[in-house]
Amino acid sequence: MSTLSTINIGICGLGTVGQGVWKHIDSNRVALESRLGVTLNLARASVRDLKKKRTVRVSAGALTLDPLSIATDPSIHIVCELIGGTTLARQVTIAALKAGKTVVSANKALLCKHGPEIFAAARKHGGHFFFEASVAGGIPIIKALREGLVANRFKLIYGILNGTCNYILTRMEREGLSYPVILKEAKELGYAEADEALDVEGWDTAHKASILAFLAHGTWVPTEKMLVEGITQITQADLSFARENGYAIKLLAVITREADTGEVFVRVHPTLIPKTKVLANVNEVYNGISVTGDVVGETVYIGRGAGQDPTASAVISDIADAVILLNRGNTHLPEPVETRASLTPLQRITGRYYLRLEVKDEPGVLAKIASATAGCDVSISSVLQRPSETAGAASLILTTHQANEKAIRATVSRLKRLSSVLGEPVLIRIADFAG
Ligand SMILES: NC(=O)C1=CN([C@@H]2O[C@H](COP(=O)(O)OP(=O)(O)OC[C@H]3O[C@@H](n4cnc5c(N)ncnc54)[C@H](O)[C@@H]3O)[C@@H](O)[C@H]2O)C=CC1
Ligand SMILES: N[C@@H](CC=O)C(=O)O
Ligand code: NA
Repeated sequence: MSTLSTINIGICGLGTVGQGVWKHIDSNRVALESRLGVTLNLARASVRDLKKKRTVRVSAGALTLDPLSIATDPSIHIVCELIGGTTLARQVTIAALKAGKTVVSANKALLCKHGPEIFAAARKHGGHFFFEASVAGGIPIIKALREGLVANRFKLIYGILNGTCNYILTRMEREGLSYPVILKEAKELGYAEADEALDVEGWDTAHKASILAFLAHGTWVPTEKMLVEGITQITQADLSFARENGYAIKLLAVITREADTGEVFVRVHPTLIPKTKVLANVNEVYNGISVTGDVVGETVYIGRGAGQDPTASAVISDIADAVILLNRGNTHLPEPVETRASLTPLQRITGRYYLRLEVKDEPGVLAKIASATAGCDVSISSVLQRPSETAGAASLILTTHQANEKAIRATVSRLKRLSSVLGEPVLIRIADFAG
């Protein structure tokens, strides 16, 4: 097998992440090249606007408007897809894999939607697909699950997988700001997706959870089969309750697998985590993931989950693996065997819940609420009444004893129908699964 002394890299999409990859390959070139034993040639990059000012110097001849021309260029060895989205990004990825190339991607939305097609194309045409940057930015969680923890089966994986949401929740809690103000800053810092609804409505976390579930259990869980809730309903009232009662609120992905049935369930929701837990103290743009394996026990990973530098670190680690693969042959990284696991029914997803309701401040309201919850087989553990910002209204915070997802959802719909309940009830899970 002949080895390549120069590796030609094509970067499709020279935005936040693409420029980070360019910048750090250039700035760490000496160390990287000596570690890998090759010259890394940043050969071409595709952009949407040739004239746009960038933070990295790229010669005019290296730039193109057509990412597909990079994907199919015979001189390019490694194609980095850093465009985002699922249309053009899919065309570029599939075209490069069909040309037998190695693709490095940060695109969790693409992988979640088209994972089976991408892996099949890589297998069929002898190419490879690397995706470390797609989950938890700079944390090497893909490598940890695929290689470091290969001996294990995983009954529980849970974590903070979205840097933007964690940044927003942290600053809301510390500074009393509302989420749209902080979201704007998260965008400026390069943390948020081009469509920020993906972040704050929980879909980006769901895409990442789907990838982790595939690595851990070999099964693709589409987002339609998950429970997905974002952080847009969280207000200072919820954060005050959390602070006063020894909790932090985090947007968590939770992936469970039942040992006896093999059923898998993936959910994404804001969660009250006791402050004594490590993940409750993972703040700002940091992500944190707890992985419990049947052999290793619990392992926890923390690092920056979004932003130019940590994401570039993950992309460059994939480029390094791709170089090793290209020059030393197929080291055959362990792959999950694709299966079709059944999903745990909602009746078996249980937990404790926090419910905040805006109610009319009038006699008999509590009795109606108690009757609605009891009618759905949900038993209340505590009730707290707070003043509301709305005249003639009160804010009620209930916590429940153990209940199941099906019952709590029925409770919320029943409460919404009560004339004394104003607006949308806010439901937050209480993390009793966390250790
Ligand atoms: N920003 C972050 O912290 C992280 C981003 N990611 C993922 O990395 C990917 C890239 O994200 P960012 O760099 O943040 O996005 P971005 O929006 O800053 O960059 C994307 C680039 O692709 C270019 N592009 C879009 N359409 C194009 C077209 N038709 N032809 C050529 N170029 C085109 C855009 O001009 C832009 O410069 C996305 O999949 C994102 O989900 C993953 C982890 C972290
Ligand atoms: N928008 C994402 C970027 C990284 O995946 C996030 O905030 O985590
Ligand atoms: Na990662």
